[in-house]
Amino acid sequence: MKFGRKAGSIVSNTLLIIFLTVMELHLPSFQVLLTFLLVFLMIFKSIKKSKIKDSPKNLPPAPWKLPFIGHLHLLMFSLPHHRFGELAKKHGSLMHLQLGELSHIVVSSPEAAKEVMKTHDINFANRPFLLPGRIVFYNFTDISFAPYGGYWRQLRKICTLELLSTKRVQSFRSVREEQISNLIRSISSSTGLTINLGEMLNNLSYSIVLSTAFGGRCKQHEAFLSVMKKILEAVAGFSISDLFPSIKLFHMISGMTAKLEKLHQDTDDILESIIEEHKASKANPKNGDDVTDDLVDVLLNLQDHGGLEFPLTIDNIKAVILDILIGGTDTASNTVEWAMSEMMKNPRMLEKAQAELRQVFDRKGDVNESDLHELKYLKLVIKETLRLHPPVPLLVPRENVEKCEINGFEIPAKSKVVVNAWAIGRDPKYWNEAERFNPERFLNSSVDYKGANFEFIPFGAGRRMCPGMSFGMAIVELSLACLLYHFDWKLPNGMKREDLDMSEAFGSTARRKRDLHLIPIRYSVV
Ligand code: HEM
Repeated sequence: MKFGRKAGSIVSNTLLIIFLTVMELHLPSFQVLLTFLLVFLMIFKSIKKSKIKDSPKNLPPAPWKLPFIGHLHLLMFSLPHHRFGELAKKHGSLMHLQLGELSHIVVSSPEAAKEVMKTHDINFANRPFLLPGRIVFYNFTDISFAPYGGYWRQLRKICTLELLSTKRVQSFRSVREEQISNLIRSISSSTGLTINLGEMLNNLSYSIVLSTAFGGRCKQHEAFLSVMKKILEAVAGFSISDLFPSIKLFHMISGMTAKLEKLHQDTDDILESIIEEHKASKANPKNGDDVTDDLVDVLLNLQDHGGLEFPLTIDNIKAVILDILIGGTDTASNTVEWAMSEMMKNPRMLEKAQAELRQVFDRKGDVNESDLHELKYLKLVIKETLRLHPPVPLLVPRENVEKCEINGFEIPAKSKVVVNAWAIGRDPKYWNEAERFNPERFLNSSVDYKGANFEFIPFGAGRRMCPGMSFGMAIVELSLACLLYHFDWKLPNGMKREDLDMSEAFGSTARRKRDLHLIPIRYSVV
């Protein structure tokens, strides 16, 4: 018994160090040594602690775990949503995992998701403490990280009624059309050549969201793009500093705190100058200034005349803008990229989507947003893409305020709750031939992604559901329609359809390992 614990400790020490390295923290060797020693000390601390604490009696099932690191080793060499999905097949749709110091509840069935996001929605409407929320997102004052309460409710209201309302999304139509036309022109100049479509789509999403937020007024466009991509990497997945919150030394060793502080400083400098510029042009409007208010204008107006219960500070405005930029970019571009990838594997579907588009738009010679509602098949393709490849596969983690019971199991207060939307979208109890890309499954089906069907929750559900759904879908539909209308597509020489499989990255998010590369063949040019 004694030997077993000791052996377990050695295994977990070793695994933690591998884990730190695998999580791309690239520790120099003296830091690894320090980590090793620290881990050793912590094992004693954690064993002592676990004896003192009252552990809950009826937790959801869990796999065998190691001392100190708990189940962290299970996340090595696999995407978290894939690994959680495999584990759920063995241990059930409600699992308890100890990742580092934190208790995680992993939800992997529509029934259990409904319990969390509908039956007990208020209790689970909080977000756990995550270091990026404090450092980068202005001390949790953005929408995604803000704790559930009056301030968050006010932000959601501003979002739904002002920033991302259907009317506002429509008013930015010309921004989307202009940015997408630029992309189509740039692709046209490369017809017959292999292009990195994945990267181009990612830049397109950033440009659309940036122009919507700032109008034409972001001089440091390129610099900002690069900072935002880094922030996105930092917030996605599981970081050692968040899994061991009490061990401040880990934050230092991993370099995470310093990295986030640098990102915050860079972002803040850019946002500050953009806001100052907006204030100046508001105070001194010139002929030729943009007539349509961008999102910064809307927030500054609300700050001045909104009669808000929680007056907005400039930092609050920066936090909200940053949230919108981060929430709305990779999500939309990943969806378009996956849709293209799936259709390249299934040429019949590609042809069908193109035939529909060309029938609708050939008489006009170009794609426009007002006629997108006619594209019935394209909408099925997008739904099926979101089912198999939800861009936020584990949604955004939630935290429960009070302990509660789900499916007869006890969920301790302050558990970090992860909903595996990716596994739920492939649940064979709900989906026939669940792994097959088959857009027609949504034909004559009332199942939608709007939060009422818990077997299909790419935007989440309940109070914390994505407020940017209409905006995100507007970007996805228009970009996909334009790509398919203006070009035929070929795989690069030597690439086979099977190569399009298994392109998810090894890492913490659903990003692809390799961007999708394709050859465009001109059909019609804007
Ligand atoms: C295809 C596009 C998109 C997908 C799939 C998506 C998905 C999600 C998901 C899964 C969540 C977490 C929901 C939950 O916890 O239940 C979320 C939250 C959020 N999304 Fe989106 N999103 C998309 C586009 C956008 C866009 C375009 C914006 C803004 C312009 C945006 C802003 C946000 C914000 C602010 C939150 C946090 C909400 C809160 O905590 O109250 N998203 N999104």
